[in-house]
Amino acid sequence: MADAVLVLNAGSSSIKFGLFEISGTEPALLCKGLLDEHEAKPRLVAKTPSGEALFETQRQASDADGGHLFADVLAFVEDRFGDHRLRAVGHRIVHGGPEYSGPVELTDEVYAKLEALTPLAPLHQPRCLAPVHPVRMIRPALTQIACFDTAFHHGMTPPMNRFAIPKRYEVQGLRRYGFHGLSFEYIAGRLAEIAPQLATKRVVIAHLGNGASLCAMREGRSVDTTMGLTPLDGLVMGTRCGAIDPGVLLYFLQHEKMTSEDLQHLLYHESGLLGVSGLSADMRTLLASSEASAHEAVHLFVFRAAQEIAVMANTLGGLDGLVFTGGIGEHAKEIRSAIGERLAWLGVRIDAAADEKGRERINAEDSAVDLFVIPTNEELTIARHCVAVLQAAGTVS
Ligand SMILES: Nc1ncnc2c1ncn2[C@@H]1O[C@H](COP(=O)(O)OP(=O)(O)O)[C@@H](O)[C@H]1O
Ligand SMILES: CC(=O)OP(=O)(O)O
Ligand SMILES: [Mg+2]
Repeated sequence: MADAVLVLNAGSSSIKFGLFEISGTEPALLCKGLLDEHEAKPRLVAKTPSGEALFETQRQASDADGGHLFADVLAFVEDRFGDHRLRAVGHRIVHGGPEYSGPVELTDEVYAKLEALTPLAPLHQPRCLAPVHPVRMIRPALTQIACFDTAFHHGMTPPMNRFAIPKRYEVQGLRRYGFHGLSFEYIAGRLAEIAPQLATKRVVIAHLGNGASLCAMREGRSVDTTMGLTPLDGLVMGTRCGAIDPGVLLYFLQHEKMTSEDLQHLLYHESGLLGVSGLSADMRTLLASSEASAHEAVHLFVFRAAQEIAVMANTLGGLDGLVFTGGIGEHAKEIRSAIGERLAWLGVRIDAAADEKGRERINAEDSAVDLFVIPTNEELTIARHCVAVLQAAGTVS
């Protein structure tokens, strides 16, 4: 009987899952799916690796407290893949704080430490941790493993990981951590396969999704990133503001008399593309819109992305490679093109025809920078980490 791991990837706008067989050298996807909570009737959709529908179930919003949907996933997995032995559930956990530089088994003690980090990722941490107790209730003996978005950036050093605040706060852990590490780690591995010539060069990865951040990478490791202590910093995002003059926050607190809860809601849920456009957080909607405010939001997104790519290039002392990934980075060629135009001074030249054809490599011949569009695969990174943890524990060979 082959072993399998179930991966749960809770992002700010979606919960994805993947079931992987772990018998070979590399986890092999058996099925993938989505837990869609946003509709009036939350649903679970499962597909084959090539995207054909396998299973779909809907619930009333009233009984979709999260636990039921996770029970549905486990029931589906055990029903359809009963010839596999489920060895673990791997979770994407957005914040690992100062302690976790790699995957770890999710014991009660670890859970409590991760829950305590919620103020540093209020939009994500509760969603990432939500499946842990329901899964434990249904399968108490099943190993659960936390894989962190922060871990890939753990080697980041001063000055890149510092804020210019009194040292006593840094000692408390107030420093830049960075996120989207499971995505950056996957891209680093993929890039090493398709462009080994870039291994020692200066590469920036642009993860542009509902959350968005950049990673400046050298020798396959993160040296700088745009997110900080929290996933609010850096780029303009779906509903998050990105980097902002801290004086604006003081203004909200002192003059608008906002509470910290009001401010948190404004910065995490009402800002970014949604706040600027007044229409939508969804890039597809904005690109299709003829409203001036939609254009303004897209324009600001592009301007800030290009600006921050230049900041990452500054950390690296130049730019040899640039990778686009995430929902927007993978699918919106108008955004890639607009960012590319703004970076022409760095020698970036996109081959529009190659990009139109959906090629992985999209730079023109005269581009000074190698350009790629690579679909990310956070679920595979998590599955690989789970295998490593299970092997270290002697649970699988
Ligand atoms: N074809 C497309 N064109 C433009 N934007 C797209 C397209 N497909 C997805 N997106 C955008 O990708 C974003 C979601 O990114 P994704 O990485 O899937 O989200 P999450 O961060 O929740 O994992 C949304 O803004 C969505 O509009
Ligand atoms: C860290 C982060 O922003 O994640 P997401 O893209 O899922 O919102
Ligand atoms: Mg994401």
